[in-house]
Amino acid sequence: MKVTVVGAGAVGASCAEYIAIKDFASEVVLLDIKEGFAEGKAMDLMQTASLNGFDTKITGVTNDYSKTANSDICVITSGIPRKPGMTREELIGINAGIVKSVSSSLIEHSPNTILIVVSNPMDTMAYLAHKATGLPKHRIIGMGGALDSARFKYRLAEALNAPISDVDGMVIGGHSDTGMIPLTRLATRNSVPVSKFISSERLEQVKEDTKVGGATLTKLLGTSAWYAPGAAVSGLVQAIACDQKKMYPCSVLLEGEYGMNDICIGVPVILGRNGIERIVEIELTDAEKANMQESADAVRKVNDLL
Ligand SMILES: NC(=O)c1ccc[n+]([C@@H]2O[C@H](COP(=O)([O-])OP(=O)(O)OC[C@H]3O[C@@H](n4cnc5c(N)ncnc54)[C@H](O)[C@@H]3O)[C@@H](O)[C@H]2O)c1
Ligand SMILES: O=C(O)C[C@H](O)C(=O)O
Repeated sequence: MKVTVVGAGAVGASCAEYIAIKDFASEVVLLDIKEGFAEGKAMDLMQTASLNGFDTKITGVTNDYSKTANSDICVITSGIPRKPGMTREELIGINAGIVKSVSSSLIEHSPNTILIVVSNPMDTMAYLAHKATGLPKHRIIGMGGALDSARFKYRLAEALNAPISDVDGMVIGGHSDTGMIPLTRLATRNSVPVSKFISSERLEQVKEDTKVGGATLTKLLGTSAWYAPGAAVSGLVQAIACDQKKMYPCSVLLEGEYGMNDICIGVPVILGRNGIERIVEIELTDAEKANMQESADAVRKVNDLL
């Protein structure tokens, strides 16, 4: 199993590290445009191999796509991150050009690959990757919902004063400060609805904290987060590589599902060896459907800027 990660920055390196530590891939190629940067990150990570007990071989290359040839899975993290006070959508001007050229170069050398898009604004970048590569819809996956759901569970556990392993929850919709839809109605503590444990006001606070999860960290760090994003990407890569058939919310091209067309937005999918093996259509309430529509309208506005 060969995995390429483009962008050896904060998220790309974190993602490569988690993939290696989980030890399911034979090879991870890190590629960056900055001379020597990916080589350095790869060497540093490889020097953790004997300490962390993995055999995955990590190599770094400067913009040489021939080294990425025949990758089973390619992850795109190249592009600029936001700074405090910015929205993800403001990154489109620079990141669209990067994602377009990177996705085309990757497909040229790995025509059968499955593409995972991470660069922001992610839903629009996943849509752009479709336009740039023409890959079938099951082979382009935008990562956002897996991260947002992890943050939702973190906030739920905090509010419930429960261990995170006790809680379950999912976030669908666009990966943006306003477009995320934490499905509080379906969140549970060991199958018991969380509304049994906390007030509706507290649950509303959990929802709002989840939606601004990325912005909160960006304010604290001065740039956007990387540990949880890297871990979330590694989860998707592992689900595909190990044919786990795990369900994650991912940004995927909708063709009639959820009553939408020609848009990439977060919905639950089953991930396995073929990439997106199924889009799961869950029954939404009228209010959730309205939220989803609003979220999609916002994503479309950004897509129109392409
Ligand atoms: N979807 C998500 O949930 C999620 C989560 C976190 C970050 N992100 C996004 O991921 C992107 C990367 O974030 P980061 O914190 O790792 O940024 P970073 O600046 O640390 O790393 C980005 C790397 O991309 C490289 N790069 C730029 N153009 C390139 C090109 N054409 N080819 C190859 N490499 C190139 C840069 O040299 C840099 O090393 C940002 O757009 C950020 O908003 C998305
Ligand atoms: O918040 C960001 O800009 C980065 C990423 O999308 C995140 O949610 O951490």
